Amino acid sequence: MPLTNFETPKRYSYQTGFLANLETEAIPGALPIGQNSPQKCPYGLYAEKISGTSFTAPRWENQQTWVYRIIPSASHAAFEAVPCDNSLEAKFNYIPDQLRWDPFDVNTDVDWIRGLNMVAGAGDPALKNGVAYYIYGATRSMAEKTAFYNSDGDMLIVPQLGALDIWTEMGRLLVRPNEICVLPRGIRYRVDLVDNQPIRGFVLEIYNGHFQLPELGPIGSNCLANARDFQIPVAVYTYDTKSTWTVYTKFRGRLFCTSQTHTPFDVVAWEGRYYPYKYDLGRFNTIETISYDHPDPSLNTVLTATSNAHPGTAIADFVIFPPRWLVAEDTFRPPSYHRNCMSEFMGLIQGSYIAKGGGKGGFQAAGASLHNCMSSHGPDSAAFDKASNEELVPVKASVGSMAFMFESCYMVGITDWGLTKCSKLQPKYCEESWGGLRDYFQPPRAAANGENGVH
Ligand SMILES: O=C(O)Cc1cc(O)ccc1O
Ligand SMILES: [Fe+2]
Repeated sequence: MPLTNFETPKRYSYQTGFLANLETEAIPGALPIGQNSPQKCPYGLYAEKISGTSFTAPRWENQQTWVYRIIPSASHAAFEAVPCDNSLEAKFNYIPDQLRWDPFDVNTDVDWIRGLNMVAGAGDPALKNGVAYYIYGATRSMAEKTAFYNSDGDMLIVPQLGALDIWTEMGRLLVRPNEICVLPRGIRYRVDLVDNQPIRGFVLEIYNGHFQLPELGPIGSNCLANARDFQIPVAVYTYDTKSTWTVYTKFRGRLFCTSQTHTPFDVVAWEGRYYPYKYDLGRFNTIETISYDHPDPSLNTVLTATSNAHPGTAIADFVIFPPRWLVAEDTFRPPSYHRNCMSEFMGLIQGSYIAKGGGKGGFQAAGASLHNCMSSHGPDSAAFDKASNEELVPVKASVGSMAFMFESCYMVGITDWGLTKCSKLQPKYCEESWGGLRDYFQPPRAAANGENGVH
């Protein structure tokens, strides 16, 4: 069964439609009708507008949401810098080596904020230009009466272990392994564990723009990730104007906090296109060849963040490798050897990946790899030998597996945490993967004798 089709437990409720202009009210009549800012909002609520794009962004990309809340978010104390040991800053070492990491740890005794570590990235959030890749691992829910928002970019979260119960200003999301969610910049949220189970996974943060569905070109108007399968929370609020809440933010890679005497989760109704959402990867409608050769992995793009400077070139594509039938005839079915001007960061949620050995020292679930701009890579020697000799019957590949790739036009740098502090880098990745590639060259006899320019 290729589809996950996760059930929605009762306490979560969603609306659907990627980038749809939605409206939701936890109390009927809480949304003003026909206007955003009446002199007095229904039920004595305050109107607050959250702009996810500049006011004058073109209509197709304009993302704004009006929230109707009990106390405006502006009512809080001054921010204070918070000391922080984890790797959150965009400070990079740039090296061309192919890199692979063993499965990352589930950090003990930390919550979502302290369990986030940037492993690699590019650019600078202050210039709204770049990407960052994180590993998260935590064994604790965020402390009571705390919330977080990211000032630097939108975060696409890819859980690998454990479910996240994410309470956002716009409502609640349950996000499990094989699902993803996107938390746009500025939106307040908190992350709780489910049944106290540890969590681990990956994050793709984009400093510029927002995620979009990829163009489908000749594929037509359906397939890949369909708009209707994106789930957006409905409004749900708590009424708490008494207790003290601490709100943290990551602001240019540094942590700050402020306090307020009201909950950030007091939005009774909202309306707009700027909101968090989730997607079940099992619903991805995969396209593959039914004839020959290996199509580019862009066919498996779930979401893309374009570099507006250059159409067709993404600052980040989120690409998956789901279970699918491979039927190509007279074809080397895995990806071939290649070099890419885009950089490829890959992770494994579960199972194995077609071009790489798994097991200890291989490409394992909860592990990752980086093949930077123009760094040569491809199947390891064992995968090459297998794929060039296997009988080409139709096979269901990657059953029970889910690998993914963050592909970026940027040259990607590695943080100190990614290079040394995490202690997961495999020292002999390149040599062990490709050092053993054998010479199978069989020239015609004349050439082997040194004729025809071959010596
Ligand atoms: O390097 C990789 O394994 C990722 C990848 C997959 C694919 O099917 C084609 C090209 C590519 O870079
Ligand atoms: Fe690749």
